[in-house]
Amino acid sequence: MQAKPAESGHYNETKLKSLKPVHPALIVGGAILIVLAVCIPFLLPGGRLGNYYMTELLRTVVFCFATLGLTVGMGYAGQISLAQAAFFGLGAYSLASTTALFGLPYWVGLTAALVVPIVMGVFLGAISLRLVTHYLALVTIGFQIIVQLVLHNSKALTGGADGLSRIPRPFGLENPTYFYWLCLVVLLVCILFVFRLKHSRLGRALFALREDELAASAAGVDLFKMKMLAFSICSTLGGIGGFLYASATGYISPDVFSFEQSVSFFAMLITGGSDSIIGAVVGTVLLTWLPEWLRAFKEYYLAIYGGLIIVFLIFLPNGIWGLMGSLYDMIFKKKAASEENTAGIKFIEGKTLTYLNRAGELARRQEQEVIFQVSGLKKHFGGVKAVDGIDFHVKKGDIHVLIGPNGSGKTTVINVLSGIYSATAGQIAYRGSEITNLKPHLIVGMGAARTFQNIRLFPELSVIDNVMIGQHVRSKANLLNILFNFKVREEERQIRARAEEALAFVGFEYFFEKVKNLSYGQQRMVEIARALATEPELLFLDEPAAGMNPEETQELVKLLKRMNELGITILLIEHDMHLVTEVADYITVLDFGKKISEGTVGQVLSDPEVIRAYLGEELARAEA
Ligand SMILES: Nc1ncnc2c1ncn2[C@@H]1O[C@H](COP(=O)(O)OP(=O)(O)OP(=O)(O)O)[C@@H](O)[C@H]1O
Repeated sequence: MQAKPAESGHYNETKLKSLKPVHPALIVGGAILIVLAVCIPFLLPGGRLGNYYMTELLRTVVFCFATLGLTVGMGYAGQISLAQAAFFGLGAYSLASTTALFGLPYWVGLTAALVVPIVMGVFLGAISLRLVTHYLALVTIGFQIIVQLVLHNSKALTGGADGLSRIPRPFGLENPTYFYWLCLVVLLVCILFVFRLKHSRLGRALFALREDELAASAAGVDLFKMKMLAFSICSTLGGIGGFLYASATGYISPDVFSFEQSVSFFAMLITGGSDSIIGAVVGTVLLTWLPEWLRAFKEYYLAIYGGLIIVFLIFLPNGIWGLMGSLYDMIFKKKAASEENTAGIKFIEGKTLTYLNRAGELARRQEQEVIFQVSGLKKHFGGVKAVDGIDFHVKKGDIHVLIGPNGSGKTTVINVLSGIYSATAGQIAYRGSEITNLKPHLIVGMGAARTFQNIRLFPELSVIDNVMIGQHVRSKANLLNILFNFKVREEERQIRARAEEALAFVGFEYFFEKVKNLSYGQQRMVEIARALATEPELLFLDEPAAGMNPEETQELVKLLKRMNELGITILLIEHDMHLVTEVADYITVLDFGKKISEGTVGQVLSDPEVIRAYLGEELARAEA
């Protein structure tokens, strides 16, 4: 791969503008949809006031909120939810009960419709925090059924099975077309918010969560916060949709907010394209109107409707919008970068990370301080004593290597140090502060990042997005900043510039290539770049040379030295003894979960215990 990094300090506006996150088809499709949506009341058969089609149109636009919520919760964050109709119902009943049943003012209903779904969304997120895939789906189904039962049976709160009528509309908007336009404006605001979210630090963190939770947390993403965020945005948008639905129809009953409706929302999302905003709208429009278009088939129309959905799900895994994106790429994209990406890794000599150069600080120190202290560390898995009372320390500025036979506990040590596993016993201190059993993202935040033995990237995301996620812990934009686009651009510019610099440092220029299309060695480099983007003072690298050919390994040696020259302390696990002897300042040797030796390269390689346990008789003979 030919690397052409930008000059140091040259990550300017012009360069950043070339990193357009918006697909041109998205802009065109979005503009057409907006114009169509505004004009459609005038195109409806039979006039635009109060007819059947107008009701369907209103249903369509309010359903879009629910699907848009799922786009964030499921499409972005990967949190399967089959309870969206429940949140839709909570929004609808918050308005209906407060106004139509208790006679409270409209704004009370509006507030309740925002607060209740958020609270319930956070509750659902909290109880299902540790669940993924079908387990999560089952919990959300349970939640959906409970909500529906409560709506049915709590007559005093909800009017029971009879439902509630005479639900008011805001600002006295009795004219359905005006109310439709109001819904459209609110929808556009929500779409703009979701769009901004997608291209923000929080959006990237949600995608990271979807792709690989462990990697996300090791890259500095707070899983708990992100899951709460995903569930609360998903439920809030569902609640807003339900609130507008209740206003639009003037009458609601529990049947509308059924499990079947949740499945319909789910199908709308998948049909349109799960992580695309336009896809959510397209899927909602299609599945809301399809039954109408199929009525000509009389008693068979529902069977045909179901059959078509199955066909969509099987043959369009990325939905209709995904298909359109692929067609666009096929027709207009000249040459996929991946074709050029097979030439191996070339590193850029002499490039530095302008934001991460602690070499000067290091040079000023007379004596090397201990940056990392491990005391009596144990990690047991049932009867397996993977790590069994290890003490060692790492000095600032060193490349400290952990070696030992397979299964001796090296990876487990790094997993405990980086917060992936909790320690069975012992203490870990980093720069004088105890960090034992802290969550991985907190440890990354303190300046200790890691890579994995089996590379853990976010395969469906681009190279640049993977690395930008590393900047998550160093950036601040919150939901309000993102919603009002306040102080976000400057921060985004810096995140992108730093990610580019980290990539340039390891030798990349194909920032938009999906990571899954890269070679193994290149993926390793992206993982290192992501760790560098977290601005670490200490790097844990778990067998970075695994799977690399000798030429790539030699380049890796150079890279390790260059990172170390920046002042980054490295704790490295490695089996390749040539690499170890070239880079190690200090070595700790493990065997059966215990430390059997430590010292400089010369001391360790001549230690008979190390030769016996790890280096083997062959090396002993060679030494002799
Ligand atoms: N999650 C786990 N559950 C149960 N046992 C585990 C787990 N992780 C590691 N072990 C066990 O702990 C021991 C140490 O494994 P570890 O992966 O830390 O060794 P290692 O020195 O890194 O090996 P290698 O050089 O092959 O990567 C092994 O016996 C392994 O089977």
